[in-house]
Amino acid sequence: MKVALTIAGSDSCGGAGIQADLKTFGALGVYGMSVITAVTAQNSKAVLGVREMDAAFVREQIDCLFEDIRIDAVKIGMVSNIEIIDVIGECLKKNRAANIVVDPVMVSKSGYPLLRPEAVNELIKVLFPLAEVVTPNLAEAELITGDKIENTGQMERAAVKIYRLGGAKVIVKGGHLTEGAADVYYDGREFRHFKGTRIENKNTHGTGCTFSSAIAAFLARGCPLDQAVGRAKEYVSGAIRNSLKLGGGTDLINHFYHLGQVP
Ligand SMILES: Nc1ncnc2c1ncn2[C@@H]1O[C@H](COP(=O)(O)OP(=O)(O)O)[C@@H](O)[C@H]1O
Ligand SMILES: Cc1ncc(COP(=O)(O)OP(=O)(O)O)c(N)n1
Repeated sequence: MKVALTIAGSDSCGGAGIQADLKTFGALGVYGMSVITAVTAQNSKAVLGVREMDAAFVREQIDCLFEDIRIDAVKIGMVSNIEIIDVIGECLKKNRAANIVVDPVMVSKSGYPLLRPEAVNELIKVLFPLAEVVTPNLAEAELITGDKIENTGQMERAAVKIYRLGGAKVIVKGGHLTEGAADVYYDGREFRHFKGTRIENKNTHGTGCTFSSAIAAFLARGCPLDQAVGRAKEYVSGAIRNSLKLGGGTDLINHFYHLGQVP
């Protein structure tokens, strides 16, 4: 069985973060492992608090996995602060990790900061050059480039700018566009547009986490990156379309929508 590792924050309501990543790995037939960078108190309505892990313990979690188990892909999500970013960078370099997907998580959809503002440049400097692909949403791409992004032309320009920051391929996600849900992919030479039908519900908590971990799962299974992106988009669309009404806030996306009967 192929193995994927997520390095991210815990979401207590299970829709985003580590929990979404592990569900996605399992749903896509990959053995999932996790390194926790921070714990959030979070439900379907809001993020209420964050506790960061000690950076030295993040190192211990990563190193003990690489020392023991072959890892086919790594997804990085919420990394919280500069010390944790530096440790992740050192450990991934030392262990020659491959197929790294960096989701530059900055702020939750409910508006809670998940990355300290002074850590944004460190994330770009340390983790982007290690990545096979980075997957900013519109707000993250705006913050990284300093440009306003409201249409696909501006998404393309942002993708080129972000590519030049570290040489990783880029997907600027269009989930927050008012029309459609097209993602723009740039591999350093050409663009591809992954067009999706916009699903008219507000139940998108954890879509970014799910999309990036699905890309990591498909890379672990040996898919070329552009195919992995297309298949990840199909998977996240299905999870949104089949979302579950479990809490008083947004419905939660259904990571296992495609599985038949429970054994
Ligand atoms: N309402 C929606 N309908 C269809 N696809 C969506 C919708 N919202 C998000 N997506 C897709 O989910 C993935 C994650 O995008 P996005 O929601 O922009 O990320 P984030 O959670 O980081 O803000 C992308 O492939 C995006 O196109
Ligand atoms: C612990 C944790 N990590 C990441 C996020 C952000 O998830 P995302 O997929 O970008 O979607 P929203 O949660 O912002 O809707 C998170 N909330 N918690």
